[in-house]
Amino acid sequence: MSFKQFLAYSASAGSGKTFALSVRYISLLFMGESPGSILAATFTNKAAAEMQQRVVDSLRHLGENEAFLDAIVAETGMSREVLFQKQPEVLKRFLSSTAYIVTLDSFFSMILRSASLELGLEPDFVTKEQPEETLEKHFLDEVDAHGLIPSLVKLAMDIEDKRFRKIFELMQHFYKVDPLLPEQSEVTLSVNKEEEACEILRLEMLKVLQNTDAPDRCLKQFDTKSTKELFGKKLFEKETLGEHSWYKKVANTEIEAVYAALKQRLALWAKAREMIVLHHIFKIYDYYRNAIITNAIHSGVLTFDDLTYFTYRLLKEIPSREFLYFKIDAKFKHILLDEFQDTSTLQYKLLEPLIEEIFAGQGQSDFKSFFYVGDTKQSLYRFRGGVEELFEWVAQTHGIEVEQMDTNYRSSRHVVEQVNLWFEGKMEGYVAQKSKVDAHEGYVEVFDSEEVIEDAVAQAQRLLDLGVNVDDIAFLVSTNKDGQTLQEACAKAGIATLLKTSSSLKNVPKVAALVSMVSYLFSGEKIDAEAMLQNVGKTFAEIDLSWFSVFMSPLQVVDRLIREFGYFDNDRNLLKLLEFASGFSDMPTFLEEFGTSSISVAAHSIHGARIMTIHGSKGLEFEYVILLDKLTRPNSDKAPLIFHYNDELVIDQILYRTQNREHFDENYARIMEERKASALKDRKNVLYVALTRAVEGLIVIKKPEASIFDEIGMVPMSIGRLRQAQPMTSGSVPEPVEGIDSSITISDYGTQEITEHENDEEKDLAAILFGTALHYTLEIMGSFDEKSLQNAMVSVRNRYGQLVGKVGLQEIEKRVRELIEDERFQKLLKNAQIMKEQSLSFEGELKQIDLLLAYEDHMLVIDYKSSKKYFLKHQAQVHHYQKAIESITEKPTEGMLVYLLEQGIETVNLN
Ligand SMILES: Nc1ncnc2c1ncn2[C@@H]1O[C@H](COP(=O)(O)OP(=O)(O)OP(=O)(O)O)[C@@H](O)[C@H]1O
Repeated sequence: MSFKQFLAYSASAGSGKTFALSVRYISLLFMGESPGSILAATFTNKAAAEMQQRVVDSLRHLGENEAFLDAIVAETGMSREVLFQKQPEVLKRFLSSTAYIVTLDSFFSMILRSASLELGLEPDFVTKEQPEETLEKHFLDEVDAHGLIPSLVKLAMDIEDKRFRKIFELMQHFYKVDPLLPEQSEVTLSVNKEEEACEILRLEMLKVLQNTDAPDRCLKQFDTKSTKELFGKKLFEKETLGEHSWYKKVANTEIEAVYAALKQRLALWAKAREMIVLHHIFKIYDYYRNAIITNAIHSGVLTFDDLTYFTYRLLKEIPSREFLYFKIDAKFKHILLDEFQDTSTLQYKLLEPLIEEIFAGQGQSDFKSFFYVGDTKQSLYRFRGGVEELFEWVAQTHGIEVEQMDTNYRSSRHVVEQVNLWFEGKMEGYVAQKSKVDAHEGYVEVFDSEEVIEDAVAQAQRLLDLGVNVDDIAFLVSTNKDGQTLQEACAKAGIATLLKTSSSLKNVPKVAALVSMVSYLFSGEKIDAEAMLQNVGKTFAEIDLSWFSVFMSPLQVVDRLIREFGYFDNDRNLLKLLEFASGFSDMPTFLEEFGTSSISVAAHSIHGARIMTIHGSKGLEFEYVILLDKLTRPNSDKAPLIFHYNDELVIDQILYRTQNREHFDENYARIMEERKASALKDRKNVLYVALTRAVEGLIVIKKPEASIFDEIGMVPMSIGRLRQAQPMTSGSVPEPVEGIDSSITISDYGTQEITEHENDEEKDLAAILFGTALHYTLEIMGSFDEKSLQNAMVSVRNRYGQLVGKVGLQEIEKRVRELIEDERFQKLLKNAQIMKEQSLSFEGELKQIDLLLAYEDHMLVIDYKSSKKYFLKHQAQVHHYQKAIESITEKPTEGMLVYLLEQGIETVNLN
């Protein structure tokens, strides 16, 4: 058994850190630990959902992923046989208990909810970002109520950037790190006094210079109107005045003494300004914090910063850890943390009591563990308080072994080698990665381009022409705005794309139109009905909405609209909407929550090349990456305050940025240098993340000048070959099947009570659900045998049981069993390479083939159907698939429709 109780992996991109985390999680389950005792925290909701899914999938299909199984064998020291034996029980235990696979934010929100009343906060708060205007207004009202607007204006003058926005940003930053802020120090210097002292020394300097007959230009340097102007003089960058060429001849001990005294005084003047500015900021900040907290408590809406702030206070004020555990009804014995390099100090401080608890038990018989993984080369969130130094600090504090991993399991050989070439020697501590043994050759190309967008689109087109599935392409950009520009260009070129926002249900036009119609019914604003009417090609005069009553539940209304307008059309996103609606009992809450929701669209229900910011792509991987240079110039660092963290990782100094201050103040100069170095490191980290996302191919579109890639000396190059793509298995689109006779209804959503209005559309909906579930069963079966069917039925029951009901499930099982027992079907499988749910792009369209059988000399495309109602349509569809496969594989391709009907299996050859 290789399980190490206390361990950290500090390893490069693609080396399997997240993989190791999942392995460890499952290993703990096999070792008998209960899911409720393991806290696994990831960085994004998406990562948490994926990990949860991965745990379930891996437990269900334990034998299918050799690498995973081997890793669990090594970790637990159990044989494969023992693991298989334990599998059903472990899966059952996992499915029947609460698992804490969460983001840190959602975990904190859970803690806070459990005891928020201690802070006067109702536990039903919601967490979402607030519009800045709302926060600004609360802040200004509070400042105004205390008659402090003049102080605010004064502060704006002091920080030299006179916009209110800047102050607001400062306040936000203070709040973000509130618990880490140092005590406000006393104002011990006076700006006026320092100015007077500087003035005396300046005049003295003029006098001593005149005494030595210094030339006019030397005197002129000290002929200034204000201390600020004098402070800005470049000549102060020298240690002594004599080092400056103009003064070489005139400098003497007297002059140097005045020069040194003046420099010292100017440093004090800057310090005095810093003190006074900080004093004002802290004063105003008290009101800001007050306004924000009061607003959060009253509205019950918490931003993520509020969440951290309140949780911190809670943990400070809560009587004991035992009390906390009692409140959340869990006691964690094992903690696993992903992407640790981006954990902020504050987040760590919130977790610290739980981690300490684990170490406190060390040496006792209790089995406890702590594991974290990260890569400081991928640290991107310094601006949000992410402190990469935390990685080492935690290891040292607790004596945790830090292990390296040097094999890249993600990328093709050329991608790995090229990344090594780009970063070796240019990134501190970079250790070249090895390729995995069976790595593809892959492809990397860097273009110089004046037309970044146009060339990126052209490269995507090139990939598509080679048969690459559009879903396997990702464009990585620097900003959201670059992403939007690119999306418009892709749309013009006819390339489907998905921006992050398009993966949110509320942005799916069809869903948005439907919800808008609900809004019309509720509020009577005619404009809200327009989108849906347009979608269904009707006018107000042609529709009957008399059935509507304000007493109907949101679910009933959405469901009725779908039926009334024949709107379903195989759309699984509408199922998601129904599911969401079932959680609300009143219309206003439903409408409001939908408006701010971020429900992800049904998997694979939308297709296109992803467009993502580099930040958003962290932790993800894509077959082909097209990476674009930044379209606009990088912003220069202008933050008025600089926060310095000490070795204990709390803020020990806040510096007020003043131009040229580095010439007067060594401490300031050092911190600014550190900051510059960190900024450079951050920029390289961003490049590193971007260049390590590709699995097979990487194309970089680089500007010939002022490129973000200049930092690593990137030049145009090309290595490897782009091949004609084989059909990829990039997930699945179980195609809903139309029309079967069945008594199944969709009456099982939450609180729905509308079973009695059965009509044709309802039957269609039921049939679609049935078809979807049937396809899903066939898709997830490891092979076509009884054992795989039994395994598959467990997931089908979990996923579709509620929707298709018991009878539906039995019918699915019966029909699939008939298929696997069908001799004709089994004969087809013999000597064939079996590929399920093949996605491919052909003639600009996406295809999803249920089953593709590859024989030595020909191919066979099989499409499953659960009803013969649309035979001609089915036939045309399969013909189309045949054509696509034939053109890609250049092999004769046959087609077959396999009907899984109530009365038995029927097949139709299409040649
Ligand atoms: N030991 C392994 N054997 C086979 N495949 C692996 C192994 N470890 C990881 N992989 C696969 O390699 C890919 C990259 O792994 P993973 O995402 O865990 O890397 P990572 O270190 O977390 O990357 P990043 O730092 O970019 O987030 C995934 O597709 C994963 O399934």
